[in-house]
Amino acid sequence: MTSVLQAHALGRRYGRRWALRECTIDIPAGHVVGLVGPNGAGKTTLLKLAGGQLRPTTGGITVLGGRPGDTPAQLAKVGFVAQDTPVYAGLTVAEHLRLGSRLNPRWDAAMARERIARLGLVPAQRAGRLSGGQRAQLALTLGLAKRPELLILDEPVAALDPLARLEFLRGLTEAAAAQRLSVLLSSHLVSDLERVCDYVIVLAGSRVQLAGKVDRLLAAHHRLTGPRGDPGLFPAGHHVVSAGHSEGRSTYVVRADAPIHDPAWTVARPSLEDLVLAYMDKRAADDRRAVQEVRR
Ligand SMILES: Nc1ncnc2c1ncn2[C@@H]1O[C@H](COP(=O)(O)OP(=O)(O)OP(=O)(O)O)[C@@H](O)[C@H]1O
Repeated sequence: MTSVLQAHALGRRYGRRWALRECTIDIPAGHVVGLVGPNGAGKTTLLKLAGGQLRPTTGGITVLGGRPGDTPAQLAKVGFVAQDTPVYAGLTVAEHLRLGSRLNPRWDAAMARERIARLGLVPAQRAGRLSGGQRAQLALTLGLAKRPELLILDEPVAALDPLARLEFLRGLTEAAAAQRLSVLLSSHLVSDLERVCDYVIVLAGSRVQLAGKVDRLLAAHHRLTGPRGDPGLFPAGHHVVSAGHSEGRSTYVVRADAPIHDPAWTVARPSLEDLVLAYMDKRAADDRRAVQEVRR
């Protein structure tokens, strides 16, 4: 298995505050990876560490086998579309493409031109006059035409309406498949991630709470509903990730590798959203950590 990103005990501190800590992950190449977590969880920090814009405080990170941002060859392998899809307001669409061709050794001019034409962007139009969706598409085109092996996007669809988001994500997944590209993107919109990602990382409280292939994670979790019950009654090997109670009923998201056959509960597969929300809950995350730390 080739890794696109490996981090070991990776941490980054600003002053006395940890933005990211004890991050150990190994992401295989060839996936569209969704990075999700609440505000301030450390998503941008992790993406910037992967892009080489930040250096770690502790631990280490390698991207495509090299140290992020270390050499021109390493920089050429990684595309980075920062938050708010930055483009130069005063430059035209065509000037962005010319700039891209000058700055990137592997620039695919034909693909960039074809993509711009297909999207209906006018080459002579200044980027400052484009709509938010068009700006995002221009930024994505610049990222793709660089022909990176890994494309990192920090909340690329946050400002877009649902239709523009769909078009953007469709373009991204088509390009990822056509170019055999690995993609790492952060988003708050789990429904979007559900549509495009086959690997997910949940960050909460500056720590990785969950990471893995979506299908495997979904297969290893169960959503149990039934009369209000005591999670202490679950058999060994069942790990309660989150619990919710209302009107005498309880809902648990439980991690268990074997199927659950218990007539006391209605058992269903959780959605990715159920799973993400269960692991994102910071209080639950803290409780899980407390339990783990007590057990150590
Ligand atoms: N340059 C900085 N100086 C000081 N603290 C910072 C800096 N950048 C980020 N932080 C802090 O690090 C933590 C993680 O920030 P980060 O931007 O990585 O979170 P995020 O998950 O991307 O959040 P959001 O979803 O709101 O964009 C936050 O507490 C933030 O305040």
